[in-house]
Amino acid sequence: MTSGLASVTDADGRAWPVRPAADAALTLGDDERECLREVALDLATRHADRPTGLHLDDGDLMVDIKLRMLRGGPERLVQALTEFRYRSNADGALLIRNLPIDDPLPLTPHGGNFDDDWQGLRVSSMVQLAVMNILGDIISYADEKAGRIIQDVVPMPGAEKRQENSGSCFLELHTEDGFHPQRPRFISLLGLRPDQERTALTLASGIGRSLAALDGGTRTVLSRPLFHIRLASSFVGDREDLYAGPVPVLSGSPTDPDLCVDFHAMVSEDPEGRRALASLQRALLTHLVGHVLESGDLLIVDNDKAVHGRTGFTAQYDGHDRWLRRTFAVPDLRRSTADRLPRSHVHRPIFRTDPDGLVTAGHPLRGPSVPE
Ligand SMILES: O=C(O)CCC(=O)C(=O)O
Ligand SMILES: [Fe+2]
Repeated sequence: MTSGLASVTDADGRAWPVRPAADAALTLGDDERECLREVALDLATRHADRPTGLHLDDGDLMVDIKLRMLRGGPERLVQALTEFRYRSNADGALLIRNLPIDDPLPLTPHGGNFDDDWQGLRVSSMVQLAVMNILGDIISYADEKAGRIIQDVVPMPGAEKRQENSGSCFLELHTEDGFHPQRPRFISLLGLRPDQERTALTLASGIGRSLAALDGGTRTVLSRPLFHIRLASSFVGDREDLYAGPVPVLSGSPTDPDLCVDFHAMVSEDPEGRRALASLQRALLTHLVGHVLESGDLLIVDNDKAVHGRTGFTAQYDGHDRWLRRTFAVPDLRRSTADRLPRSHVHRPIFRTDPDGLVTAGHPLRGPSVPE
């Protein structure tokens, strides 16, 4: 990122401008924020006996949150979420500002996860779950961050250069968990604390803005199953050679397609496939929106319509580092009934480790494979 007008610089030194996501944000009025705080505090009180160790994983809690939000939540917010759920938008991203969060905030956890009593984050936890319950059904993955329903996104010492949310270098544009049979439809990233220099721009780019820049031949190539996605290290650790696929990048409606791509982890053995991927990357970089997530800012990404990423920043590891919290939602939790315990929203592991340490897919991964 450079100073002045925000931009992202690619590996060839070319700068790509970033439009402010805040220009199209839904900013709650202070009365709406306080109304939502009341909803959150009421929920937190009613569920105060829920232990932290369960990561708030319970279907009855989700039902209660949804009902309370529908009955008492700010109508403008519920409406905007419902419209985004049905129609998405050209950027595939919705920024909501001035949400209530906890005051005082605990220190940013240095170990990667907030494992203190969840009541220390009762307002932000209930608000984030309330928002996501309007967009769909909350889901998390046992393979990642131990299946926590709400995951912490914090920089970790030693992970600076990793293409993971624990890193602090530029995080390449990606579809979240594109290799997973039940990948999220919506991702929410709630800002609790921005990075101290305010350089960490969370980025999104929607296929709705880029499609016109792709010629017919490129669209056809991107619609063929010519691509493999390397499994995320947050799921399989240091194994670098496990891929899902082959998958297409574009699917569904030719005029309003879904997008599944990852500019760090996706490969194609086909030269046409590689060319098409490069064209798509340029088109998506041309239409970036971005925002430094401040306390109470929530970015929702439509994971079928947009990629997301983040510019680099400097972590201090002093308890005041950048801290986001992330949740996922799918359109229909029942698609994964066989992969969850009753009432649980945690998808069982799709990988297993053999006694000799080999990681294998314990679930159909849209054709797991290791490309030559
Ligand atoms: O750090 C960010 O702003 C985004 C991180 C990310 O891609 C994720 O947590 O899925
Ligand atoms: Fe991500």
